[in-house]
Amino acid sequence: MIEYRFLSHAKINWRLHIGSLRSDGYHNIITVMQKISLGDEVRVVFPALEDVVTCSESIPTDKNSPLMKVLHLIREIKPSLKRFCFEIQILKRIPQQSGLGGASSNAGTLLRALNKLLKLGLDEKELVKIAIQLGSDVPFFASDYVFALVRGKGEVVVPIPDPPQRELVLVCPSFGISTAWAYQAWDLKVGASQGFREKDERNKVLVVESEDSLLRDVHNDFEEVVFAHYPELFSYKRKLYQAGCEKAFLSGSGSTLVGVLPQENHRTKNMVVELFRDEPVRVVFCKTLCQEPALPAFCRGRV
Ligand SMILES: C[C@@](CO)(OP(=O)(O)O)[C@H](O)COP(=O)(O)OP(=O)(O)OC[C@H]1O[C@@H](n2ccc(N)nc2=O)[C@H](O)[C@@H]1O
Ligand SMILES: Nc1ncnc2c1ncn2[C@@H]1O[C@H](COP(=O)(O)OP(=O)(O)O)[C@@H](O)[C@H]1O
Repeated sequence: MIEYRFLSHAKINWRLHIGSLRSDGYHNIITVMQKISLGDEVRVVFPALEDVVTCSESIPTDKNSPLMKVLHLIREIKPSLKRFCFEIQILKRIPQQSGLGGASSNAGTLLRALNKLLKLGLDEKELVKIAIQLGSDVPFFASDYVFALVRGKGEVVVPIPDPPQRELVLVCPSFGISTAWAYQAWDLKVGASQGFREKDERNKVLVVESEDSLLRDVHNDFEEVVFAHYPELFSYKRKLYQAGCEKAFLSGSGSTLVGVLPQENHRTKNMVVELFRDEPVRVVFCKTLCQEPALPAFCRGRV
């Protein structure tokens, strides 16, 4: 048996614009995503006696779970893999329902890793075709890109050059937010047929000219509905600015707030710790990823 270990990185959404509801029940979105250093650890042991998923926290592990679905879908493409079973162990560090994409990252990273480790030879198009069946954010995580413009419901992933190298603080509340609920709340408030609000999409939303413009145009449509329902999250955003963050925003559909730390950040970090000391949150300091680490991060043989 061989055991491979790798990190399944979380993401943040620097921009997130929601368009209309599609006939398949999903919304068109335009988002700029970047992977970050915070990640779950994924261990893959094979050949194993049976397919099994275990996790340090409670997540779905049955045959319909995203990780089991990865195994099912790659076997459909490579039937020779039906001879092998896999044991997948997840050590969770990414909070659940946090808008940091933990479930999508686990599935996308496993798909990407198995494609490389087992030399499946799936090209980008084939990977996206499998990934989108696992979740809207999965194509981004299954890709080699750390910084990308993502469109459609998540199936169009275009890399952006020069990923910003920034230190971040994540404020993760003790509660999660359901992505499906957040999209429904948006439809109720704004209207399901509402297209993108930005009239000049191309210039305002689709282009990332520089790190300065990225930071200037930070935007998340979900803030409008999520803050109305969870006012404490708006107060956390204000605290991040009070502490000296350059920008503060909700990641995805929440519940995590992201603070972009200034270059000289010792004082800001201390103030963040001080300001959130009595709040029911977990504060995590991390960094944006500028390069996807090579796979696997670690490998060893087992008897
Ligand atoms: C909002 C975003 C932004 O990156 O991320 P999170 O905040 O969840 O991490 C994504 O659009 C979430 O992607 P993901 O978390 O993979 O969602 P999925 O499991 O595919 O979908 C959950 C539910 O959200 C709604 N959904 C999702 C994606 C999308 N483009 N339109 C939608 O309307 C659908 O109701 C769907 O049933
Ligand atoms: N590998 C996994 N890791 C985390 N959650 C998972 C996983 N597989 C399925 N889920 C389910 O998906 C739900 C939301 O996923 P998650 O990625 O944590 O949310 P978000 O996209 O908001 O960060 C969780 O509540 C959990 O029940």
